[in-house]
Amino acid sequence: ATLHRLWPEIEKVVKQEVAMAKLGVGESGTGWQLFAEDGEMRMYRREEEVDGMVVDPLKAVHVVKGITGRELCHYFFNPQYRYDWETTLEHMNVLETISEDTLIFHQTHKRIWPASQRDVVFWSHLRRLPNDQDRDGPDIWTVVNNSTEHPDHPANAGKCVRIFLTVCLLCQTRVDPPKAGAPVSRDDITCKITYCSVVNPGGWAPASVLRAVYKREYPKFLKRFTAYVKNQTKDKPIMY
Ligand SMILES: Cc1cccc(-c2n[nH]cc2-c2ccc(F)c(-c3ccc(S(=O)(=O)CCO)cc3)c2)n1
Repeated sequence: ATLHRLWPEIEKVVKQEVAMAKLGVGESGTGWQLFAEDGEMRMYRREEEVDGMVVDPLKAVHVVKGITGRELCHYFFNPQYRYDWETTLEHMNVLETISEDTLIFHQTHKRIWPASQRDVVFWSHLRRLPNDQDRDGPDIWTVVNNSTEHPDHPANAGKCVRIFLTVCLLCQTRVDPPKAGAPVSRDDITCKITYCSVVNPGGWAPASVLRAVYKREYPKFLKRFTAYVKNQTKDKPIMY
């Protein structure tokens, strides 16, 4: 895939997004405001508008036990599972398979009244990264989704308004060593998840409606997705 036309952009965006995801939400001064909490899950946003449109960057952090970062990224990246956990998905199509870890998707999502229905075209890249904190710990895994153009689906050619997004799911796994001689079980595994997203709605949508949708949909998505992966992996060997 290194010879593909998108490779330089993928390398650049993945490095940028991973660096951003690793930054904590820091002290309250950094503009991130906590807007939702549920157990270990914390959702932060920054209120930003571009050309009068809400593009609020989102950063969600969550800690889940019993699954690894590789397993989370496997179920997030692979198209065959998406209808199981992405509740707002109306239609999904893989436009191009660039390599086994890089796909191009077209997706239409359910309409958010009173705005028009949205669709999106994005490349999706799955990447394993060395664990820079704990050298002999499990690797870090990430999936980056970034809007792109594709000749088969020009923007705003049909009934949908094209949205533009950059999403990064970054997962860092920790194994707490079990009692001497005991095998590692899922009870010994913890995964720290960072989900970053910037979505440009691509056309008019009332700020109040968008912020209400984000407030409702992001927590629902992260809870549902992590519960889905726990359920899918509970009786399977651990994938690191
Ligand atoms: C989780 C969430 C947050 C904010 C809005 C909504 C939502 N509600 N009704 C319609 C949508 C909607 C419209 C267009 C979109 F592109 C996506 C969209 C969201 C996430 C991703 S992803 O890349 O994180 C996961 C792949 O689907 C892609 C598209 C979602 N859902």
